[in-house]
Parts: sequence; structure tokens; C-alpha cells
Amino acid sequence: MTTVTHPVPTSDAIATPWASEQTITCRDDRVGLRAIIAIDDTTLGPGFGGVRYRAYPSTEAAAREAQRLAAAMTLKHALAELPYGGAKSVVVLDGDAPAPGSPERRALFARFGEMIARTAGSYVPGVDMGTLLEDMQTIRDDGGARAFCDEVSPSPFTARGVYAAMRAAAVHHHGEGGLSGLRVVVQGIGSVGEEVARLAHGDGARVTLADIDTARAQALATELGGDTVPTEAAPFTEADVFAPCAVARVVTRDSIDRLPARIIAGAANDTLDSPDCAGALQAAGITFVPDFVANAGGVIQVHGGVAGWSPEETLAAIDRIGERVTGLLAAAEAEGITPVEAALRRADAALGRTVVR
Ligand SMILES: NC(=O)c1ccc[n+]([C@@H]2O[C@H](COP(=O)([O-])OP(=O)(O)OC[C@H]3O[C@@H](n4cnc5c(N)ncnc54)[C@H](O)[C@@H]3O)[C@@H](O)[C@H]2O)c1
Repeated sequence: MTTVTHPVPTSDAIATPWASEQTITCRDDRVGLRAIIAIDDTTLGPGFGGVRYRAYPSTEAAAREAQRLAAAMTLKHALAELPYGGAKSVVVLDGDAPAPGSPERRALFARFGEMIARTAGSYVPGVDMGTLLEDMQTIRDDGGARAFCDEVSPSPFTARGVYAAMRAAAVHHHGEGGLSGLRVVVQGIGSVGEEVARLAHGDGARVTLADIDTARAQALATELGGDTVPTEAAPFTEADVFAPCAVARVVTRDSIDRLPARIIAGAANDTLDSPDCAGALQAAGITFVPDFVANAGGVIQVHGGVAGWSPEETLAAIDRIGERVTGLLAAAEAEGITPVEAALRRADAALGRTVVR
């Protein structure tokens, strides 16, 4: 049996109890489970969102992350016109994660699956940072819960959508040539960033790559005839397009004056450090494609599987992210608002309420 060292959650465990429609804590000491499920909004359908498995400095931080990411999923699904609400869960990691395929890991996700099943379909999990397709299979098979992302990785589809978004923004700025001849900096050469770099390169862009795993970035740069920069230099590297595909909040209020790229479009959730960055970017002449619009390719692919779409229909739906970006950029210009505000107004209309700005 696993030894559990987590402190018992106290009354301050949930950061903002009313931030989500429902926030559920889960605990089972026998398998070392501490988890938080945030179901942000079910107006458009069951709350769908990944299971993040990582360490947190406090229970409050874990709850905040679940609620914040769940709210972003609400926006993502509303903008992608998918019949899902927004949700997210975090499983708190204490020490090293049990190895994939180990009995400990299976017991943990089986138990979490049982707790997810109690939501009676209001929460549908998928993969996220730290979780694997096989964890979703455990949640489904041993826990008895509905789970998405249990067979196919969403990452290549997310990358395709990011590329469509980036290309649409480039056409908006530079005309039909799209990415041809432009320099694209990709920060984070993981499962999404690598494919984004390949697609941009295939479209005639020169790529500059950055990853904390410098060998990984260098190997791909060599293959694609590009170059590399240190990760912290990536946003400030001379370029036409900056694609954040690693960590959150890389665009801060005081960094905007130093960003050379005129287009920011990437996969990373929560790219802006604070909401006022959107206006500051616009004032600086930088087109920011909202991350929750650009990175919806994975959830569109998941829905294609649920709805029985053909592979062609799924890819066409992902490619329509480009048309959506074109429409948002045009609406933002016409109305004198930021692309983020244009997207939030669409979410307001879909959800029948004003979402938190
Ligand atoms: N995978 C998806 O389908 C999907 C969907 C929506 C959003 N996202 C978001 O896109 C981002 C990338 O996802 P992924 O699946 O490719 O993740 P991943 O874990 O496969 O890759 C992340 C990469 O970023 C690198 N990295 C970590 N910190 C870095 C830093 N400070 N600077 C530069 N590189 C750094 C890692 O070494 C790794 O190569 C994440 O923010 C994720 O939340 C992913």
C-alpha cells in the first residue's frame, strides 16, 4: 500500500469556491489520491478537459489552476462551436510519478475514474500535462467513467490548428503568400511545437527553435535548415511570428515593447500574463491570436471521433480555425477592439452570459 504524506486539506483549500459551476475535491489515502475537479460551465454540454498530473506548491494553487484552466476550456469549446462545456482536473503529484504501466499508477487512476464517474458525465477527462492515453484507458476501464483522448494523441491535431491560425494571421498582415519567406520562432519543441515547426517550414518559413532540451531543438533545427536560440531569448528574437508552445504567461506587460514579431500565435494556454496585455499588444501593432482559439485542434479532433466524422471532415474542421481567426481579426479591426475581446464577445453570445474579462 502507498504511504501518503499529503496534508489533509483545510478550509482554505479551495481558492475561489464560486469560480466554477462545481469544484470537487477527491481523496483516497489508500492510493495516494488528492485531486480537484473544476467544472466551469456546462451551458453547451458536459464539461470536457484534461487531467493535469503535477506537483503544486499548495492545495490552493492546485485549485486555482484547475479552475483557471477549466474556464479556458469553456472559451475554447464555445469558440470552436463544440457541444462541450469547460472543465479540468488536477491530480496532485507528491514525489516521483509512478511509472507508466505500474500497479500504483493504475490504482491511482482507477480510483480517480470512480470519482469522475460520480459526476455522472458532467466531467469528461482527457490527457493533459503529466497524463497518458493509458491513464485515460484506466479511468475508462477500471474506473467506469467516460473518458476522451483514450486512443489517439491530440497533439498533431493541435499543431495543425496552430499552423492554420498562424497562417491566417500572416495572410491578414502580408497577403496571400502566407508564411513563405517569414521567420517563425517556436518556443517549446514538444509534441505540438515540433509539428508546428515542420508545418511552418513546409509552408516556406525559416524556423528558429528554442527548448530547454537544447539537443532536441538543435536536432530539429538541423533537419529543417533553421537555427536555435536560448529559451528565454525566444520572444525577443528578430522574427515575423512568435509561436509560444511551451509554458504559460510568456507575454508580460513590461516585455511587450521588446517583442519584434508582429504576430503571436501558439499552442501554450494562458500566453498573456494579465488581461491588459491584449490591449498593450494591439497598441504596439502586434496581432495576438487568442490561444484558446489557436489551440483548439486537439479538442476538435476528439469531437470528430465522438461524432463519427471521417478523417477528412475532422481535418477540414481543424483547418477552419484559420477562417475563424480571419473573421476575428477582421471583426476586431472593424470594431476597434482586440482579437481577444472579439473572441470573448463570441463566447458571451454562445454562453448567454458575460464571461469574466
Ligand atoms: N498537446 C495538446 O494537444 C495541447 C492542446 C492545447 C494546448 N496545449 C499546450 O501547448 C503547450 C505544449 O504542449 P505539448 O503537448 O507540446 O507539451 P510537451 O510537454 O510535449 O512539450 C513541451 C516542450 O516545451 C519544452 N519546455 C518546457 N519549458 C520550457 C521553457 N521554459 N522554454 C522552452 N521550452 C520549454 C519542453 O522541454 C518540451 O519539449 C502546453 O502549454 C500545453 O498546455 C497542448
